[in-house]
Amino acid sequence: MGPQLNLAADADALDGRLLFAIPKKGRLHDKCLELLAGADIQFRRHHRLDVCLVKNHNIALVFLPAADIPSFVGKGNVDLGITGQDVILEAQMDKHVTEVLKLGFGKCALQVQVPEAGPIKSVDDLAGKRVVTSFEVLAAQYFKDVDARLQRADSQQTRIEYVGGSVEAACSLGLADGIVDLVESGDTMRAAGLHAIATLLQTEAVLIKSSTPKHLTLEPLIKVITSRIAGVVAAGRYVVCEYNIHRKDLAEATSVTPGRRAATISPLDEEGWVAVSVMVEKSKIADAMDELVKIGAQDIMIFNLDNCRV
Ligand SMILES: Nc1ncnc2c1ncn2[C@@H]1O[C@H](COP(=O)(O)OP(=O)(O)OP(=O)(O)O)[C@@H](O)[C@H]1O
Ligand SMILES: O=P(O)(O)OC[C@H]1O[C@H](OP(=O)(O)OP(=O)(O)O)[C@H](O)[C@@H]1O
Repeated sequence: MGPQLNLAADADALDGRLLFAIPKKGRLHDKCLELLAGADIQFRRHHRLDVCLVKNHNIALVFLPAADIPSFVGKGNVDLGITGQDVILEAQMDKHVTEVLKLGFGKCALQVQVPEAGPIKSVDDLAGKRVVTSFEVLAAQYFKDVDARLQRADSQQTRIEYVGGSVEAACSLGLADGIVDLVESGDTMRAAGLHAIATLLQTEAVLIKSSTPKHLTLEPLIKVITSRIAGVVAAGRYVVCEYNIHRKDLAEATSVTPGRRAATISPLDEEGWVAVSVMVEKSKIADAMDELVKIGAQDIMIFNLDNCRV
């Protein structure tokens, strides 16, 4: 059993530790736990406790709602955090936090949506009507600009109303003429009979630290954790590709798989042939293999990476 923290009885246990905020539930939670495991940040979270000590580092994890993490980091109450770029902007903390690393998950778009079958076809049609959202700051900024461009009178400005969840139900319940909400696959939007007419922003999960850190002595530990997490993220993004190729075709083959810095080329125990080993982005590997086969590569093998440092 790892060290546990009873905050009321043992607040001193946090002294000097790097506080690292992790979304306590929702879309980002499981991916964050995978990152922590990949970075060998060991902890055991006690039932119902939102703070726990890390066994093998001078760190305490703080489990918070994703939307609260930007303020905690921005105000320096915690040193490091993972959350979405969308909630950083919504909390107006973008000047107070520094984005250390993009994490490659939690990717979605914040979009204006209206009923597909209804009369509203554009943002200009929606201006002056009712918009329901959990992103009231970003929606208000966006429609303020729209209203200004359309020179709408003060009494005819777009009305933004906050709801905490199930935003997609607002139009069919008669609460709104349009909504501003996150879209990933579009399934929720389509199931609610809505379609997107504008995009406010694209977002993904990021590792952030305070722009004005309170504990400068923790900077070296922040660097180590950042480098470990960057390694886990890169390991998920790349595969190792190995193949054999005749030396005459080597230049063409390595133009398809140039590697991150350069390809590793080793001689084979057969005149004129070499083995190539390179890192290739996962999203490009199928096309790269097709090309390599055309060029004459043989024995092409792909390996997943458990971890790496790049
Ligand atoms: N459909 C999605 N696809 C990818 N990322 C998403 C999606 N929905 C939300 N996110 C990202 O995850 C963050 C947290 O959203 P989520 O709705 O999971 O949080 P929550 O409100 O804390 O949890 P819950 O919805 O369980 O109450 C968002 O700010 C956004 O960055
Ligand atoms: O385009 P999709 O892939 O359907 O994803 C979009 C949905 O995901 C998020 O909600 P989530 O499911 O996390 O639940 P919530 O409504 O409780 O926030 C978001 O608020 C949308 O409703």
